[in-house]
Amino acid sequence: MLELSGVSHVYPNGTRALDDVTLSIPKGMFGLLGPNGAGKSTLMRTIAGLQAPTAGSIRFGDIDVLAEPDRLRRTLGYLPQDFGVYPRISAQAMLDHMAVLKGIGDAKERRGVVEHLLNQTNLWSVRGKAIAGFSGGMRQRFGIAQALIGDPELIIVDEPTAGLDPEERNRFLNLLAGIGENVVVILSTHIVEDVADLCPRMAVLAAGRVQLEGAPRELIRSTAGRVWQRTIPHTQLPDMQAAHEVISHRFFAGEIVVHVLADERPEGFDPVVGGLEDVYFATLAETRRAAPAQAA
Ligand SMILES: Nc1ncnc2c1ncn2[C@@H]1O[C@H](COP(=O)(O)OP(=O)(O)OP(=O)(O)O)[C@@H](O)[C@H]1O
Repeated sequence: MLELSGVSHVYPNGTRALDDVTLSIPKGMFGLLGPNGAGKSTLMRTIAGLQAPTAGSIRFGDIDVLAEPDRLRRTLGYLPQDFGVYPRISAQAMLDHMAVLKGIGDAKERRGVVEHLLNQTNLWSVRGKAIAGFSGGMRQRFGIAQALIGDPELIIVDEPTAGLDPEERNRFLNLLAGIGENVVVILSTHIVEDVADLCPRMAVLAAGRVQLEGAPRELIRSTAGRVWQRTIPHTQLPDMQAAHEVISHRFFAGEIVVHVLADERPEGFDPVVGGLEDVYFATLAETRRAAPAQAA
């Protein structure tokens, strides 16, 4: 269990990226959903012990993360949003090197670990190729391979599917799903489907605060009977937004399908079974209403 209590972070320039975040994250896949700038990466780096928050505490099992970051690191697998450098050495050699850094000193054991990870992440056939030449999807799978070295009990993946094509995204999510239920996996993302597809528990982070937390299924149920749909010409969208609480809209066959949140059926709308997207956009709309400047 990962426990965050009152975690806040204010950057030196005054930006309050995290504001009193309190969360209990159980074993299994946990989705942290939020728009760009919500504070997700700051939170991921903070949990990983790479950045000290300005207030609050974090515990993972019996580890006090802020006091004992080295202890956490031994049991942590981290896939940052951006690796930064992609070396010109092969995936196999790089994993071997990273396994040394993770403390696997025995060469034979290391070879076994690296081979297993290359197979698990479907990179065996390209193990001899330079990572610099990998596609986005291959890089992300390599990122998971390195995060899994040493059987971590806490795995953090930050925005892993951004920029992947649908096939690679599926591959990647399948890989995450197979990691196992006995570890805490935090999936930070702004893509609602990633969470809907994979995570039995989730939280929405916006403007540095936890706006919503729970099981996606229950959260979806909480909007039952309050989401309504209508298809309109796109020119009518501004009027619609002025008249209703529009939580989402998408183009379909040249028109716009709008979803609105309302306790009673608005004139001309049909009831629709809401999804996690509706829950998410409704939460963001409420956040914006509460603090327009921050959540813009
Ligand atoms: N080093 C920094 N100094 C000052 N402000 C920062 C720094 N890093 C992030 N911020 C600000 O803190 C807020 C949260 O940023 P963060 O990167 O954690 O959000 P995010 O949810 O991960 O968004 P994104 O997906 O765009 O990275 C933003 O307003 C961002 O501009």
